[in-house]
Amino acid sequence: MTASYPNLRLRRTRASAWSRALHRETVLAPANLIWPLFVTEGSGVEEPIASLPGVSRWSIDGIVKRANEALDLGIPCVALFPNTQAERRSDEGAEALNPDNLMCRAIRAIKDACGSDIGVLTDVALDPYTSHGQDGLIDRQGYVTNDDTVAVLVDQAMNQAEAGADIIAPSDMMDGRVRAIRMALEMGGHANVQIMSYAAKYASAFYGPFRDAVGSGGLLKGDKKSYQMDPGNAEEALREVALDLAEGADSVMVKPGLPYLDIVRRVKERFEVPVFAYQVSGEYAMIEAAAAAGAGDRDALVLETLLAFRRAGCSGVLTYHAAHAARLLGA
Ligand SMILES: NCc1[nH]cc(CCC(=O)O)c1CC(=O)O
Ligand SMILES: [Mg+2]
Repeated sequence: MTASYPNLRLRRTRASAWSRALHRETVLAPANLIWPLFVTEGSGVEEPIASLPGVSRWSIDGIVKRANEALDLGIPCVALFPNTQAERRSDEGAEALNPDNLMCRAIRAIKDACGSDIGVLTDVALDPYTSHGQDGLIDRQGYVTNDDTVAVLVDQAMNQAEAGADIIAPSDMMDGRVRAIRMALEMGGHANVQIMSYAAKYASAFYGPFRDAVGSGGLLKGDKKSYQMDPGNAEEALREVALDLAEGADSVMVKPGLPYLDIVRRVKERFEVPVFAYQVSGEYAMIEAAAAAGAGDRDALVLETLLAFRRAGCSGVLTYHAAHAARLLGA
């Protein structure tokens, strides 16, 4: 039984800043952020990404600087995505298995510079390496085949783990890949390498700027609806999460973020495991466009959206605003 007005005035605890701070149920800290970074060839290179204003691709020296910046800001983990040169792409995406590919060199460079002070998360999927821009191997009809793709993803994950990746994050949405990757890591001497599965990843219109950033946007024919989820489905997301947890995922991700906070909440309540969300490129671009148009205050929009992920149940958020947000949080 609770009191009612006027004995109960909910505005009472909101009347001053100290009291609002005292009663705040959810807080956002730099430790809740994962910073996605785009890697490109060369040295001393910074390539701004037009559809992702404020975000650049960096050559490996720049990536190491960003990793050190993350460390200084209290951001515990960076996520790496390679922009593979067109001539290194193929139908099979074999460059993903090259131990000296851009990704592996970037992982090693960060590990050499920062050791175990920062986590490196790596995406497992073939789209940065394929000439057709799909996340897996395609048959003659262009259908992305499941089991053949999983076999390649296992090798890709092992290649990343050998280079020093701390968290393997399969973003491909093939069935059965978490178990296959977990077994390979165990057998291959990488028992402590984590798997954060993109468990509930939707076929979304919010990935456009990312595809520009990794250079697969112009290549992609068709869509990814035969493997990424239908935006209308929530029960199916719970089944996806249940499977990935049973197969050995240490944590699960929901993607995109803000339009799918209901999924985050349901996954958290049902499974009580670490849940992450990816505030994807289109969401970032939307906030930047709103701020540029004078429709909202950029810093306030950034902090409010990130706090909303925490309130919904996220342990952390992958966001291109990570460094900016950490600075705002006074790290
Ligand atoms: N499998 C690739 C992958 N990993 C992360 C993203 C999107 C991230 C973003 O938009 O910021 C994508 C794009 C896609 O599935 O087409
Ligand atoms: Mg699945």
